[in-house]
Amino acid sequence: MNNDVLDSHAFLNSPTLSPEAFEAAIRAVGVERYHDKHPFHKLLHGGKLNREQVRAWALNRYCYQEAVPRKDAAFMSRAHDRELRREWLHRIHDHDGLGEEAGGIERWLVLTDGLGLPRKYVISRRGALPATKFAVEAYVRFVVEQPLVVAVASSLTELFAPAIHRERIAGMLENYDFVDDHVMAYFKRRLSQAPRDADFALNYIKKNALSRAEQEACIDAVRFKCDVLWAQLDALHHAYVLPAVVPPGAFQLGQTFQ
Ligand SMILES: O=C(O)c1cc(C(=O)O)c2c(n1)C(=O)C(=O)c1cc(C(=O)O)[nH]c1-2
Repeated sequence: MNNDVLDSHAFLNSPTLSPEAFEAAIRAVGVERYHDKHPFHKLLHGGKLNREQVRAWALNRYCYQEAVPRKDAAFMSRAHDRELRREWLHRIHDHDGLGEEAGGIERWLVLTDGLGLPRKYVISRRGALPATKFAVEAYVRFVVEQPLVVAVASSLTELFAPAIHRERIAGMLENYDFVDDHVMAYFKRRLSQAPRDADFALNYIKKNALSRAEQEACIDAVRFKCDVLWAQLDALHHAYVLPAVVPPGAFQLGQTFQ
């Protein structure tokens, strides 16, 4: 059965999932829908894109990098729990930097520098695709509007990020002569940052999503976030590579229903 056909009210009277089953349901979303399955990533990591297409990816992806600390600041503005804010704060430092530490956005700009993109142009976001901008802003809005525990859950795609980062580092270094260790520094740093953040977020939702309906809303938040990531790659694929593809979980031509 296609779970998307069900609405979350269907779970109102269902028993709460055990912490293990809850985590398994979150991880299953990644197996089904994480953007490592997108053909654009397969092309990127497999060395099948030309330098211009890699430049388009890096330019658009900057919008995501730039939105992440804004959504984390939005999250903190809503958290009354001081301990939670203290824990969340380093996410902003990770991206924006603090003191001597330049931060992830700067490391991303080293990557776009390496690809010969002018910083002012990248930072202006003028050349980014419309769907990229809509997708990343949808993530910021989601974190502004949803219950805190659901907002935390939306970051949990980070559970799946280290594997794709490892694949990207190896694939891009091997396949593109215009990529070196220096420009891949962003992803190397995320290998240690993402697991720490994902562990915290996973423990937080296990402790704070106490009803089945809240648990289902958290699982849906991970689906939503996969859509945010997938939509960005669709936009790139549509604009810079063809033919188009139907995302996993979306209506398929000829799909049958039970
Ligand atoms: O390259 C990727 O595939 C990827 C994915 C994700 C993700 O799954 O959301 C993040 C990142 N990278 C990343 O670098 C990053 O800093 C990050 C922060 C977050 C978040 O939701 O707070 N996701 C991600």
